[in-house]
Amino acid sequence: MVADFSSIPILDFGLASDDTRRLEFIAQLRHALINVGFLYLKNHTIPQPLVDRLIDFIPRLFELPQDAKDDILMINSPHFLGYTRLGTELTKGETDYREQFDFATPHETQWRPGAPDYLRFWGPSQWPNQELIPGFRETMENYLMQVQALCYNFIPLLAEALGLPSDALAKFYDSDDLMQHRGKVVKYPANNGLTDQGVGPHYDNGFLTFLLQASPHPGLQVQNLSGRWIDVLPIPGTFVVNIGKALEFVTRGLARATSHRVLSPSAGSTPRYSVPFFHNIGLNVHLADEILDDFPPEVLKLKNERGDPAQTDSVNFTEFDREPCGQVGLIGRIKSHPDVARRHYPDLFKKYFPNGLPEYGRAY
Ligand SMILES: O=C(O)CCC(=O)C(=O)O
Ligand SMILES: [Fe+2]
Repeated sequence: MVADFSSIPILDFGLASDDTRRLEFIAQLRHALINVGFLYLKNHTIPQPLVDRLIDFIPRLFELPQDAKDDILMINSPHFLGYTRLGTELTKGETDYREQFDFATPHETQWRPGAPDYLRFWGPSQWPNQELIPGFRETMENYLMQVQALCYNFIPLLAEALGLPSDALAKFYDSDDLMQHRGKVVKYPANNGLTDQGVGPHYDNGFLTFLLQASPHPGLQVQNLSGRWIDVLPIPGTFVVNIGKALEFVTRGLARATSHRVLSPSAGSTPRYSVPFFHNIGLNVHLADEILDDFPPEVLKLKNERGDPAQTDSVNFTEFDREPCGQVGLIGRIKSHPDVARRHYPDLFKKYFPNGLPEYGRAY
């Protein structure tokens, strides 16, 4: 057994483009993927002035008048994009005490009547009235496009770190017009004395998440192999990068999706802000037909030395063995946002909530 992790490795993206140190980067990435499932990335390619501009907008976004936020409620959107009021999202059936806006890269819906439901999962964003927050949309779209590009540059490095040819993961992505990646801007208010669940324990969905911690608050935690929760404190100038359940499934557990959660800031604190970016894989991909298994023995040895997690508190995204990726993502959203599901996907809503809408928010 390797020693279980008690902190998150910090990788310098500059090494990946330095011929003399590239292999060092790949080795560090291999360790992070197999043993931790999380890493910090410093010296990345997103310009700091753009990040600072986005961070500066965030409090103003949440301070928009309530009716301006309600104009773009997620319930208007079959794509699960838009505004979610405080305390109306669920993780593991429990209320998350956070307020958020989901925005995505531009995408024209592929769904037509008769086509599978999950093609409707992707579509255009809803944006706040530009007169109330001039420049926000442009900044957010620019940010999403740049992080998307960084993720696409990161994918071949993931493949190499797993001991595969650098283009081994390219088959999981469609052409740009058929893809969509989503980000959200999240506010975690201080603990209200009733719950400290900012977001409950969960896995992310796809291959890669790039998270910007947009304020100095603690709160993000990841669960190590023995089940202990480890703090992932904000480090300015870095992204927190983590692996999603799809990559874990398709590598049969070689790359780790790691359970994580956010605890609310302590009572009386200012809010914590974050901006996760979820880099998706193609909607139609059936991962069960695409299992990767030609890893070199020295890489597989690392997995055997690691072993499997003794305990995890997360339960989501378990359908990759039978459903296409789009359907797995849609089911995740149905469970998190039942009110949106009831309006736009009534059959799926009934399947997952046979007793009707949960009485969420009852504590607030
Ligand atoms: O806000 C954070 O730091 C993490 C959020 C997260 O894990 C998620 O939304 O999937
Ligand atoms: Fe997450």
